[in-house]
Amino acid sequence: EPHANPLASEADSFIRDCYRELGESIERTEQRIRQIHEEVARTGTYTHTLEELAHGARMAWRNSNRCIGRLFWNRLHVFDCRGSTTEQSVYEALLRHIEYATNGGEIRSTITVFPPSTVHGNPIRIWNHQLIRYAGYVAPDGGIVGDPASVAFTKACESLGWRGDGTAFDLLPLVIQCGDNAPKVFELPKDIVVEVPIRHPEIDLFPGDVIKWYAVPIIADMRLEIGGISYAAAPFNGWYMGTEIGARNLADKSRYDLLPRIAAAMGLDMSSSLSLWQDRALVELNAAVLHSFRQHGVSIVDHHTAAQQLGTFRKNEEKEGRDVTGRWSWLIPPMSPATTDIFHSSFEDRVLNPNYWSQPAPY
Ligand code: HEM
Ligand SMILES: N=C(Nc1cccc(CNC[C@@H]2CCCN2)c1)c1cccs1
Repeated sequence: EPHANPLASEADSFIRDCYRELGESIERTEQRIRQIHEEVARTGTYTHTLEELAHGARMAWRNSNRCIGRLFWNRLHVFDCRGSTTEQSVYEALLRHIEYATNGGEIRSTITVFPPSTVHGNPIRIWNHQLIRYAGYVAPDGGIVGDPASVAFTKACESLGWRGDGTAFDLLPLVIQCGDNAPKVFELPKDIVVEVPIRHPEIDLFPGDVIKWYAVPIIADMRLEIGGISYAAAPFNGWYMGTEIGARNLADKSRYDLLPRIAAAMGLDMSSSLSLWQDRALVELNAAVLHSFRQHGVSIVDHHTAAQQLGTFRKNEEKEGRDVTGRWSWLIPPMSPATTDIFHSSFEDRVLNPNYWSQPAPY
């Protein structure tokens, strides 16, 4: 029936999809929809059951058009932390997330959901882009130490009183803000953070230097929207695809920019692009990333395997009668894209709900 309240119609379509997928009867579905309409009429919002929250988070992953890793969408562990309303309790939940997800290297895809941004205010925001990330510092001569992508957030942390050691791999603190309170800064205990030293099986790529990367990517700055309810703090992790580290984070000129150093260490002819020295350095760096993660028993996927898994995801979804949407420009890997089937496929970049959304940085 027509809805005056857009929240009620968002809830309607989510509950119908969610309950159909969970095999609920139409009677149970209609009853739950009536119950939500009453709650929305009374309070202006509504509260998801744990099952609706968990399946909604999984549906949102399945609908993430820019994600190559969606084959495993239905195996997401969900921590319901909607009762965590203080900075301290959020901090403790984040440490538990890191430990559970890391699992000694056998990474488990996990999401922790904090209280939604409701009409009653007091939204919770985590200021970090990822729970684990390296600081970036601008030196007096304009050069950058650490991750250039972290310079703005590092400055925000320093303006909140934080001080790093000034190395290229300083772990950033967790910054948690509840409602209109001042954001609170919490140190990340080093002993729960697993890092992997990057070494090539045959070549010394960084003579006299230790290059490393952290094991678990945990996105903390996206908004999870389910049935019209927004969860502005819902950090989620999977495992890395090797190219993210080897072809972007350590390779981009605007990141750690390691390709020239590697090519020099390999003795390549860097006088002309014709030697493809950048490509040769890139391949060996990516081989080193995959080799190092595997040697340390930390989950990682190469871009060829990940592309095949996306193909399997696509077949599974078509069998289930669901459309498969995707954004081609994000789904192709940043290295050797044309060696994957994704490059030779097309995807409809239509937005489905529930989903994960970017949101403006709170600093
Ligand atoms: C399990 C292993 C997973 C792998 C290997 C994987 C891989 C990736 C990669 C390579 C990207 C592109 C990132 C970039 O280029 O910056 C991506 C994007 C994305 N992934 Fe996945 N993913 C995994 C799990 C997950 C999980 C568990 C979720 C959420 C529950 C998720 C949600 C997303 C979203 C929302 C994006 C788009 C991010 C943006 O728009 O900035 N992924 N994924
Ligand atoms: N493997 C991962 N990589 C990933 C996923 C989503 C977003 C990101 C970070 N993307 C932002 C960067 C910076 C701009 C373009 N890429 C990384 C995962 C992170 C969390 C779950 S899976």
